[in-house]
Amino acid sequence: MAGIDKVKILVLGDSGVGKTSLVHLVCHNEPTTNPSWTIGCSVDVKLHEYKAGTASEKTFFVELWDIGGCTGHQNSRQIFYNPVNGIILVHDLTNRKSQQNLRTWLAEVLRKDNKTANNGYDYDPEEFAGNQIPLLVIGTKADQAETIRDKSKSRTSSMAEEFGADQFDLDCQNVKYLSPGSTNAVKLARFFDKVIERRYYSREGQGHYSPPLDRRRFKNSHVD
Ligand SMILES: Nc1nc2c(ncn2[C@@H]2O[C@H](COP(=O)(O)OP(=O)(O)OP(=O)(O)O)[C@@H](O)[C@H]2O)c(=O)[nH]1
Repeated sequence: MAGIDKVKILVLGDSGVGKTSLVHLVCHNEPTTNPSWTIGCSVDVKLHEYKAGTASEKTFFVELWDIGGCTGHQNSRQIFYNPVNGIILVHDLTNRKSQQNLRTWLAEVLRKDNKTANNGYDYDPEEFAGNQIPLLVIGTKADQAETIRDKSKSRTSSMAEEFGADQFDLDCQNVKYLSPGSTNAVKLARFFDKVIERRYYSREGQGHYSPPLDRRRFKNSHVD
């Protein structure tokens, strides 16, 4: 697998919303039976075909950094935030507060130095309007949220709109929610493509593949 480029995506949200369960489902195509409480951070990897089925198809590693949501670890988890190529914001559809807190999570990552008096992070929509990091909003526990689903859905949609992000809901314990070809699977693949595009194809313009600097240096040293 040497020589495969990678992108780093942060998976953020309150403790217990289902980040570990989501990452397991995405990376292993099966539900996890007993997710443990994440202390610090846990990283899992998925092989993703960028622009699958087209002439530009190329394999990338997508690293999903599952960040422990415990409020007590707010200061220590800053070390995981840099660099970042994409962000998945996760909330529990049965817990409205976890959805509102996504703004605080985003502020924590994007404005690390701007703490408020109560030690939280301020969210200012205008400041995030020009944010270049691709975002995806995912609502979990859809199986438990059937009755409140429509109300919750419209709230999530407006929040995703505010972030300029795509969004979908799922049950992390049911593989059918991410089955190949499903709307959710397509949205997720499109999000991974966007993250890769920003990281490797847009910097030098024209949509040409631009490998990381360290690899270019290595290549040049062989040419010399
Ligand atoms: N019914 C249902 N339960 C879920 C779903 N997603 C997660 N859970 C359960 O919710 C609990 C918490 O899930 P985790 O994946 O550990 O949550 P987390 O966000 O990683 O939590 P931290 O590690 O504390 O940050 C577990 O008991 C999961 O089995 C879902 O979509 N539906």
